[in-house]
Amino acid sequence: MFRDSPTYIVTPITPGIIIAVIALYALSRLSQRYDPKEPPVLPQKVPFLGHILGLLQHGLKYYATLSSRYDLPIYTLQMLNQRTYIVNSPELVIAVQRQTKTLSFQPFVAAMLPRLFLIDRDGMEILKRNMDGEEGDWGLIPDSRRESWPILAPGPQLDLMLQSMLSALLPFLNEFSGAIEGNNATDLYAWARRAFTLAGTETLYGSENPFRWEPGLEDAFWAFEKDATFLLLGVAPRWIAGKAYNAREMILNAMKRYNSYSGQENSSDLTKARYNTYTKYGLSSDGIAHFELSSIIGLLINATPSVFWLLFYIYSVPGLLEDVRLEIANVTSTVMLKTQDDQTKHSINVLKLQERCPLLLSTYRETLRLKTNNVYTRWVQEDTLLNDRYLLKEGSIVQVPGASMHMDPALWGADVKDFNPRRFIKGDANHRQGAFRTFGGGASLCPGRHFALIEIVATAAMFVMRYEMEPQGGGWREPRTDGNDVVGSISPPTSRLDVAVTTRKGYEGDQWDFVEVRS
Ligand code: HEM
Repeated sequence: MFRDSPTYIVTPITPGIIIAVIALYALSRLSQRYDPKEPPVLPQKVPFLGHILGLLQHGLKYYATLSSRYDLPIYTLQMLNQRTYIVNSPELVIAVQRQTKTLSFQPFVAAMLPRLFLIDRDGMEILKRNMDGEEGDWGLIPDSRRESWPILAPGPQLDLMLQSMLSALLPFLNEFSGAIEGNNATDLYAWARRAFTLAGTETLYGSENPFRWEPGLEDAFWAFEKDATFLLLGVAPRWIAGKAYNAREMILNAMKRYNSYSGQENSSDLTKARYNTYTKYGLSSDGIAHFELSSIIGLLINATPSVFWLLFYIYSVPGLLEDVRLEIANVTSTVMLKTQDDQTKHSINVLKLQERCPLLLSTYRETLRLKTNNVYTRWVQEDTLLNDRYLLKEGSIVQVPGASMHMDPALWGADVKDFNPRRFIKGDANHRQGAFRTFGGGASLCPGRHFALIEIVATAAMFVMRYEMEPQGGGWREPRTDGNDVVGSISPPTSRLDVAVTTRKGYEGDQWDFVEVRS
């Protein structure tokens, strides 16, 4: 194509010239020296490019490798003319999170949102006004947080959402009842995706939920998620990530239709609150659909792989399934129904599950610890002295790679690489504040973490009480993950896990439900 085009002259020398120009530019910028107070600069084999090549080759695991090799609380990576400070100590993480005025997420949001959610110029104008709340308590972001975060905090409104979520999950949990040995093979992640997508969107969008009524929307969402990282690059997205591009179009159109017939009137308190804030700031009904896409992402992309991994570990770690079942049995009540065939009904008490199942909760946290892939990223708006010691220069980037922090033996012990379901048995208190990065931290700490805990743990609890699960084709083998996925916080599996799910002996034909669904 290029050869025929009169505007491009491509010769073998062109890439060399481009690299030379970049290197010269970088060198000219690098002639500024480092301040002795800046965090130590790590060496790289190829000047200016070594770390970039490392990240391209190893993905986010590259940070964990560097952090374990150099064992520094904070260090500097020079990539071309850009300095990035990598933070590895909980004390410094807390200091970073406190510097909300000088360390900002805003430039990244401004760059990412139009690429990921196709938010147009008008929408971005509205979004960017007083985004960090520096000029007072107004603006789309501060207002939306003030209105919607309390709904996700433990209390009656969250309880309503959880009740809706768990009752929407029940039909999916019932799917395997009656299944007998050898007659079914299930792609476990596909099941988790379907269950969480349909139940979660039903909870958010109510009776007009487009994911229920529009065929193919669930698949479209996961096609969009799979290649969202390529959309973020912003380079010819239609070509490099065509499937994700078209899938996003499909979801946006469905959400626009939902808004056009005022679907939100029969939706959750959360959706209504967000919709009111968007309209207050002048967003059109179509414009709101683009913002809602970010809510669907928040709701689904981390919770879904989390329930998959939790089930995988409970069934594959020797002895764990039996111990977890014993705990859940203590919060499950059983009655005989007065039906013709004397059916038995089991009720799992969700409130007690949180109070009396420390092993299950610890297993959940350990699952998240090992599968966390997020990188907390901030832009240095002006020179900032961290804890009176480390100077962060204006125009640099600060990052906290969650996976490196979670792999630090100084924080988690010598068995840091192992799955230890009892690691969190005494709660989070026995670990250093700031060390657990799964839900981010500071001003942007995930507000959905309470909802996530209950939907995931309750689903796993009912699944393990009702079903046996065996891997197809041999013993348990941990599926692979994609180390380059930068959109989600929990790595999804990239290889299939086919399992046979059968009803536990002695529980055939029984009924199950959740009771006391409270946060
Ligand atoms: C295991 C499940 C989940 C994980 C690991 C997770 C993780 C995260 C992380 C790391 C952030 C912060 C991003 C940053 O610092 O920029 C975040 C933000 C957010 N999460 Fe979650 N999340 C989960 C589930 C949920 C659920 C179920 C919901 C909704 C019901 C939700 C709603 C949100 C929202 C609205 C934000 C944006 C907060 C802001 O405005 O800064 N999350 N989540």
